[in-house]
Amino acid sequence: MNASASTIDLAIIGGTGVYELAELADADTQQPLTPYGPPSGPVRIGRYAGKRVAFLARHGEGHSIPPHRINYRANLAALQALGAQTVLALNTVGGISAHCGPRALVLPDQLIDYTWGRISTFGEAPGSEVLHVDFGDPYSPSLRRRVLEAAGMIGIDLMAGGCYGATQGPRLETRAEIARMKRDGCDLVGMTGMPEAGLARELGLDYACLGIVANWAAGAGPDPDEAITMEEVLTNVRAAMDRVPRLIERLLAL
Ligand SMILES: CSC[C@H]1O[C@H](OP(=O)(O)O)[C@H](O)[C@@H]1O
Ligand code: HPA
Repeated sequence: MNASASTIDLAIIGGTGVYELAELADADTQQPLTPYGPPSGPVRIGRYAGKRVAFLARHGEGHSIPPHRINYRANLAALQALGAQTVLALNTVGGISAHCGPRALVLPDQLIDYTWGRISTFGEAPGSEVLHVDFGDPYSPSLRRRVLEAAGMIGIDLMAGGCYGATQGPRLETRAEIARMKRDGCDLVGMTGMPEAGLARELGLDYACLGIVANWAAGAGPDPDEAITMEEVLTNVRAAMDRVPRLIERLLAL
């Protein structure tokens, strides 16, 4: 692998509509080939708030890779090989709970995996060790604490905790599926939270998810019959992103 010796202070995996963070100062791009194949696209490495930051677009730079086709293993292995230990995943999500409406920022502390058929472990090559990592707290408590502290310091309203339900996609959910997820205890729904979080744990990375609420999940909003449009999703993500660069700057300063 084309690994770099220099350390990265923070790696950001950007999701739907959050590509502006790729504009790092003095950025260099690398696309290491990993034992799992290539990552979704180039990893941009540059300076942000005086620190070395890497940015990888989860769905590829042209947003052409659907959630179930993302090479999650290659993405995480590439970031680690380039020197990242701390990974903040930005995930566009639908809000299920009443306090998770469009444009809210949420830092979940739990997840439920409803995906299927995705390669979800590094421990499946013939002869490799079977991995049973602890996953009771699926997101790094220490990174979550730091993100919350950063948000508190600059007065950004960030919801501390919540359960992310990872669905298969790429279609959105039915109202019945969201009602079931609500009964299960999910506050948010997205399609990319798993296996990304589990693989990050297998690699020993400090990984947390920042959920950017783009829409009410199917049937969860004030008008339960309202359809979800991509226009609404992108408008809300763009609006919610006004707080994210400042949050990351503060996080990097801690
Ligand atoms: C209606 S947009 C769905 C799309 O957005 C989320 O992606 P990401 O987590 O990478 O921001 C969701 O998981 C879907 O992939
Ligand atoms: N469902 C699944 N993933 C999503 C949604 C949603 O409603 N909104 C943004 N990503």
